Amino acid sequence: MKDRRKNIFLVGPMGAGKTSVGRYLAKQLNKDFYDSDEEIEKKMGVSLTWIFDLEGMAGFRLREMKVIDELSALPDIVLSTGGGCVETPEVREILRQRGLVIYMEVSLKTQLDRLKRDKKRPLLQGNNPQEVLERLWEEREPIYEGIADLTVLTDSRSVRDVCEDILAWLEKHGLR
Ligand SMILES: Nc1ncnc2c1ncn2[C@@H]1O[C@H](COP(=O)(O)OP(=O)(O)O)[C@@H](O)[C@H]1O
Ligand SMILES: O=C(O)C1=C[C@@H](OP(=O)(O)O)[C@@H](O)[C@H](O)C1
Ligand SMILES: [Mg+2]
Repeated sequence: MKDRRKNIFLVGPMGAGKTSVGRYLAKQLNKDFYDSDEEIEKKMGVSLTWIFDLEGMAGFRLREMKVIDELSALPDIVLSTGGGCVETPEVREILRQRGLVIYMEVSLKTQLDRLKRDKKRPLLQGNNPQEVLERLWEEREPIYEGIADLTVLTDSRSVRDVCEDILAWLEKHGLR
């Protein structure tokens, strides 16, 4: 079994900044960075929107689970996940077992603000973003809380601030 503490997994809702913070954090920690959505797109050679259109949510979740299973088995990485990965029980188990899980918390207002011009999130396209994000928050927030080793606040914080908070926590717990 790998040293659970060497891998860092970022979870949380769309717009929390998982992809942005993960990339920055990995540099600071000198670890390899992966983003599950980016890996899926790379493997398939098409956008997430295409995958959602062609295979639906269930098809996407299956691909997501496989990619997270593969990536999380690598040593010493930062992995930014997609916001809905925690809906898959196997993924929750994998994340808990193979690394530190960091929940990036964000308010609805900040999500709406950060995602207002976004075209890359299939679940928001053609839907009322506020309604979708509220519903997903209700379904998933207890799951994020339940699997997290650390929760970080991201409202009114820059990517760098959030990263500094994570680094300080790792330092405090002798994990850096
Ligand atoms: N802490 C932050 N402060 C301001 N804008 C941010 C912050 N984190 C991310 N963003 C912006 O919000 C959008 C969504 O960020 P992203 O990293 O893709 O989030 P996630 O991967 O959690 O969905 C991007 O445009 C990004 O530049
Ligand atoms: O919340 C979700 O179900 C999703 C979140 C997205 O990732 P981000 O959380 O990085 O935006 C992406 O995986 C896909 O659009 C579905
Ligand atoms: Mg992302």
